[in-house]
Amino acid sequence: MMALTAAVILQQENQKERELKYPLLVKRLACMVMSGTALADCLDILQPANIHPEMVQEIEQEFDLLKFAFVKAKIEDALLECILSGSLSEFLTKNWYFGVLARIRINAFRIETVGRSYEDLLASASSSVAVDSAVGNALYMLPSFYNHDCDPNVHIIWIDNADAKLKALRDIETGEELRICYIDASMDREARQSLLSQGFGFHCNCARCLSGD
Ligand SMILES: C[S@@+](CC[C@H](N)C(=O)[O-])C[C@H]1O[C@@H](n2cnc3c(N)ncnc32)[C@H](O)[C@@H]1O
Repeated sequence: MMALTAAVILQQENQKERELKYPLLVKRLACMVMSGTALADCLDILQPANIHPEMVQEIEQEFDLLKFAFVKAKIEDALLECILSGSLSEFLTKNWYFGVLARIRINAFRIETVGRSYEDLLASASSSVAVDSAVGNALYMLPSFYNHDCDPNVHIIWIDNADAKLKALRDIETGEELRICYIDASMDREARQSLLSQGFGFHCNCARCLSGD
């Protein structure tokens, strides 16, 4: 099993606020940028999700909420000082928020930790995404580049902590693309296609879907 080299850059612990999971990850990144531990454009390399017109108002409200939270926490003073001293160019704009949120929406992983036994790993590899054992959400740079397959050859697992590891699900040929499954692969083709289209904005062209299975 190979440990992924990319670092966890964002992780959210507060499961009580799961409905705000993506905005909270954006907030975490904003804090990292302000503290100098991440660059404001560090996610630009990732593919963004489509932001549908009906989502715009809600996202604008989230942005206002974030700015308000920073003002309340008096973080804006610190931010202003950084900007005035030239150590930070202004990044906390609506455009920045939309761009980061669009990238987090399509690339964030739901972390589900498993025990250390082989049976635990197997159970995790075949588990349904509907099983609610998530402990948080995180964005990883390298795994964000894995494409989806309804019959994946690798699976991302977490053992004890948020360090993502890659587990092969079968023998893999040299040069073969590593593909993970974004959804519950046990669903039928129509349900999978519909979920991938609505949730991730693409029409799946994996071999299993093309075969009609
Ligand atoms: C998390 S990104 C994966 C990395 C992306 N291919 C890239 O080059 O940055 C997810 C996007 O990859 C594409 N993609 C991934 N799996 C696919 C599949 N099975 N069929 C068609 N497009 C897929 C879609 O555009 C999807 O929105």
